[in-house]
Amino acid sequence: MLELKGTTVSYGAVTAVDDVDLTCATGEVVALLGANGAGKSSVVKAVNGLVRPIAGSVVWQGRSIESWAPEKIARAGIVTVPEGREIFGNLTVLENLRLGAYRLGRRAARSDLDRVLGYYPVLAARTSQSARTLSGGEQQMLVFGRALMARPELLLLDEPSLGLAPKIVAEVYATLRQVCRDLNLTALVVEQDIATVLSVASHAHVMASGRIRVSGTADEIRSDKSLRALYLGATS
Ligand SMILES: Nc1ncnc2c1ncn2[C@@H]1O[C@H](COP(=O)(O)OP(=O)(O)OP(=O)(O)O)[C@@H](O)[C@H]1O
Repeated sequence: MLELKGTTVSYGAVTAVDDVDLTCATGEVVALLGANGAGKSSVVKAVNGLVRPIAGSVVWQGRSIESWAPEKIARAGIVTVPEGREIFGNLTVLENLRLGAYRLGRRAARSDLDRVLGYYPVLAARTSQSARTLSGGEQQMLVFGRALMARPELLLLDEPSLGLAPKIVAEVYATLRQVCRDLNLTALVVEQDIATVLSVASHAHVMASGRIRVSGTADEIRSDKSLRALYLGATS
């Protein structure tokens, strides 16, 4: 369903992603691991259109999208949950969620809202509260909820655990696991919290210096202790 082939991204003289091949099959959660600066976020940006690869292709549902604008890619069902929890702090929880429904008509949006609030009861209790008053974990749930309102076919998640307490990370991932199962969602998850993301993912790729160095099932990656010393630095 998603296939990167020879994808290469550079920022001037810096090659951030170097000849990367990667696929995500329908309904599969794929983890992208690696130390800081390995190129993970740049892979996500090559898929969501925020950067244009200088070589290679990004194929989504049979169509080459590497030269599409980000808006067109989002409308095609590829929805990004960016690093850093970008919420609209002045808007209420409900308004933030409604903003996610850009692919739906009004009636569909209403039923989706009920479904999303069902996954995140803490948000259901705070729909009229301004988003900036939420805790870090609640804000992360809000950006997930907003992404789900777009009825994603492919979810791109960039470090959802960043800055959250371990207990909250566990909650966020438990819901993510449930949502992916219920909706048969395909997801590509960039994460430094390796143990947590491997509990959700079926496959994982380990990046270093812009390249994919190791790929395998979540079990294979989990049991390969040498990976940590070789590629994952202090993040493991
Ligand atoms: N806008 C940019 N301009 C120049 N260089 C950049 C830019 N964005 C990223 N880079 C460089 O590209 C390389 C890969 O960065 P990228 O953010 O993709 O890695 P990452 O694995 O996601 O790291 P992190 O976990 O720190 O976000 C790094 O060397 C980084 O400094």
